[in-house]
Amino acid sequence: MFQRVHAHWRALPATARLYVTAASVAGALLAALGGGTWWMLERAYATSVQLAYSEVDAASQRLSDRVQRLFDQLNQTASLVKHYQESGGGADLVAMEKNGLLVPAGRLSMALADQTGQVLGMTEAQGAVPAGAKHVADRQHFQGSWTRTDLAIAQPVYSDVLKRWLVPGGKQLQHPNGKFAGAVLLAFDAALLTEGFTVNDSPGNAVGVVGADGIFRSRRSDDRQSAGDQVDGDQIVRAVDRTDRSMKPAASAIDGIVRFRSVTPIPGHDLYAVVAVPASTSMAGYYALRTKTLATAAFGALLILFMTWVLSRQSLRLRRTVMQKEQAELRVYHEKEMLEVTLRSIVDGVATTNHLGRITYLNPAAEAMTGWPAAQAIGKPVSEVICLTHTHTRERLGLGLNEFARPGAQPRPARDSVLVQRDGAHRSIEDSAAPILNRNGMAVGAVLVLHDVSPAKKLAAEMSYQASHDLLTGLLNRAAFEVRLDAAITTQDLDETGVVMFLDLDQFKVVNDTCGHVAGDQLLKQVTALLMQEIRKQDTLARLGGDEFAVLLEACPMEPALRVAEAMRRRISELQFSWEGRSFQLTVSVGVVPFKAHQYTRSDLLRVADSSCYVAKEAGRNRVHVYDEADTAVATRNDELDWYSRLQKALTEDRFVLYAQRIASIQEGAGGHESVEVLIRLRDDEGKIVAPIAFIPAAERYGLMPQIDRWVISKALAMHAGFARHSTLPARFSINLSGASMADPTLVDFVREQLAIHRVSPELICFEITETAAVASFDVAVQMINRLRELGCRFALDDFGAGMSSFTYLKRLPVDYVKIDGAFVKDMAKDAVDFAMVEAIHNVAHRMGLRTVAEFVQNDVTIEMLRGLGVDYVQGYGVEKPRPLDDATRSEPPPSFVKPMALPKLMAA
Ligand SMILES: Nc1nc2c(ncn2[C@@H]2O[C@H](COP(=O)(O)OP(=O)(O)OP(=O)(O)O)[C@@H](O)[C@H]2O)c(=O)[nH]1
Repeated sequence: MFQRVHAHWRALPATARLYVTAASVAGALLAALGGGTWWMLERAYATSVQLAYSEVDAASQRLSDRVQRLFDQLNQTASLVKHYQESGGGADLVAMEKNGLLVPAGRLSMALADQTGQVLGMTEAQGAVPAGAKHVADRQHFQGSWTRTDLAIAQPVYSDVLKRWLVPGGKQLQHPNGKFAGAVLLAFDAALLTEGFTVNDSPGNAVGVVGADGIFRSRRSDDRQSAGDQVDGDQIVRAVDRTDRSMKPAASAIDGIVRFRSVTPIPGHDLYAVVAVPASTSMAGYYALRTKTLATAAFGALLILFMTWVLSRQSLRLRRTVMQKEQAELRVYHEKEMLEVTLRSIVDGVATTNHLGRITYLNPAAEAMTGWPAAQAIGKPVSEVICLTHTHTRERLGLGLNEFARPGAQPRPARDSVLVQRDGAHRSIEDSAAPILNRNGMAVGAVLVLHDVSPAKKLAAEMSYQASHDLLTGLLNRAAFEVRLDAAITTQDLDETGVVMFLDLDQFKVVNDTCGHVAGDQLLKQVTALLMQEIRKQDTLARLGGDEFAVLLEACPMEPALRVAEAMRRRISELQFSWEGRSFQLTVSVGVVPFKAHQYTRSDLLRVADSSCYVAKEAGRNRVHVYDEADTAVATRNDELDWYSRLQKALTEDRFVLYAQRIASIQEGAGGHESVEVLIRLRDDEGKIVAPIAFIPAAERYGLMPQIDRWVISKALAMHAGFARHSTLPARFSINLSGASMADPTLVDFVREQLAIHRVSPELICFEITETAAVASFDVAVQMINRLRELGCRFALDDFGAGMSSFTYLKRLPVDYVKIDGAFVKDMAKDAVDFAMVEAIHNVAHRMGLRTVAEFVQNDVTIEMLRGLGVDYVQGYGVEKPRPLDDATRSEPPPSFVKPMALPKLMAA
């Protein structure tokens, strides 16, 4: 519980806590003040009441004594009269009054009555017996004497004659035998009981004598004298007991004044002396004290509240000041911590010195860089710990701290330098320094920052190396070679000759394909090592990429350059590369181009060198081709390079057009499968149509064939519906696929997608692949053919017979048609060997269940011969020249080449 309260308390904001505390303290002080005041007033009140009661008690006692004495006097007077009367002579009351025997004289009247109440005599003064009365037997004071032998006091009566209150009394007369013989009657002035009796000088005091019957025999308040007033007799009797007095004064039943009252019995009588003092008088001191005390307490309370308020404000201010101070201290602490942590965690070395140039601080990085532990370095001269030298000259460098002694000294900017570590090792750094200024701007020390630049320098060197080198062989890369070449072209002396060589390994792919790239890499490294042996120090050997290398021989005449080229070629051809039990004989094709300063641009020079290398390859590989200005082979090759950019343009600008050439049936029953071969043409900038023979080799060499094939497929299928609708030619398309496309695994999906888009039935499409393309990657081609045939397409093996091992492959290729190479067909009418080849191909194909197509059919004689051989279809200028695919305006049906009767074989055997 306490913990919960404590927790809540702690959770309160400090200001709230302060207010609560102040309010609590103020409350406690006010409570103490209030309690003390109340207690004090209570006590003062009790004391005052006590005093008031003491005063009235003493007074009532005095009054009782006085009345007692009066009664004794009256009793003696009555006894004297009684004595005279009983002694037989009879009492002469008049004489006795005259003789002054009746005391108190003048205030007392007396009478005598016999036992029947018959008045026997009286004093002259009226009162003891009512005027004119002869009998007093019914009077209370007479009756009172029957039962009492001492003086009996009766209730007061008002005397109309005397015009005042009288108190009657009686005393028994006895016969000598003791029997009742009558009474001595008296009446005295009621004022005698109280007159002249004073309590104190204050007004409002009341004194009186009252009977147990509650009737005042006499009462006086200030000057007002009265008798017969009636009060509660029981109350009077109870008031005699002072042990249980009310602390509060009561209001008088007679005049309503609130007084402290004291009642004292008058012995021998049922009478009581009553003295009452007004509370206003007896408690005046108390009331004055109370007023003062309350005023003081109120002032005290106000003082407490004021002091609390003042103290709270002061505390708040103090607290705020303390908090601000604490926060400021905390901030300073945090900043110091941060600074410390920062200095500890930064990678730069930081050292500080005092005004004497002695070390006062080293951060961990500075410790590591200098080799000095901070504990040992502190106090040492800074130049002993931080020893700097010039980056190049290695001369000792000053730290420049003396400069800071000048007023207004500025920080020293960073400079490259070398830090000599404690163990003598060197480290490249950037060092800077700044003064530590005091409030007056005077330098009281310095801070030195050491920035380690060796990793950055190393990284920069690495990056520069990577940017300019081939990581596999460590040779310069293409970019770096080009830079060198640029320099050579522009700076070489005009009469000097430079030589650029392009080297491309022959059939390097075979090594990769059979042994993997790791082996290929290894071989490239070995080749690099061999080539390096053939060049001079000033020459440049670079790997341009793949298996292509380049050499720049600056200021090198052709003769030695050719020797280098030949030596390189020979070295490579002598290399016997072995890998996991296999061994390879490698060769290289080299293109050599001499150049003079500014003779070529860099790109022209590289292109010519590349083309020369290509020509060497085309010429049978493993040779060196030297370029000269009249080199047509290189020019052709350059044309190809031109073609490359033109083809790319054609693809993006949609400059290709499709032609169709009829493949006509010459056998009865085969007509249903007649078709057209879709052929590609290019429209040049002048709108002339360019034959594929001009650009397909370049497209093949530069890897553009897959793109071109896709363009043809997509375009042909898009045009299929229109062609079918308008042309009289059969709407079966034969579309050529290049070897590169055959190796593209995504082609099947593409074909499927295009067939679906253009809603062409796959059976209407036949793909033609050349024997050479199919054989180049046989397994891949077979896979591709199977997948496209699964779609429903057909396949034709194009240019069959041109390859070397045709029949072997034919057996394993899943094709539907064999297109006999035009080279055999063209002259078969004149050349018996060609005829035999055509016949053989046809026979083998037919045996395998394949249909045959003869290409390059130029005349009817050939058609007839082919028909005679049983060849199914013919294609060529003799049948129909190719025409634009969208030229469907033919009105007549195409001529039929089917003859009902086959000719006898003309040149069989
Ligand atoms: N191991 C290896 N092979 C590479 C690297 N870069 C390219 N190649 C391969 O090198 C071969 C280059 O082949 P080509 O130059 O096109 O053909 P080739 O087999 O050398 O035949 P020709 O040049 O026509 O004589 C390709 O198979 C590439 O995959 C390489 O860094 N490491």
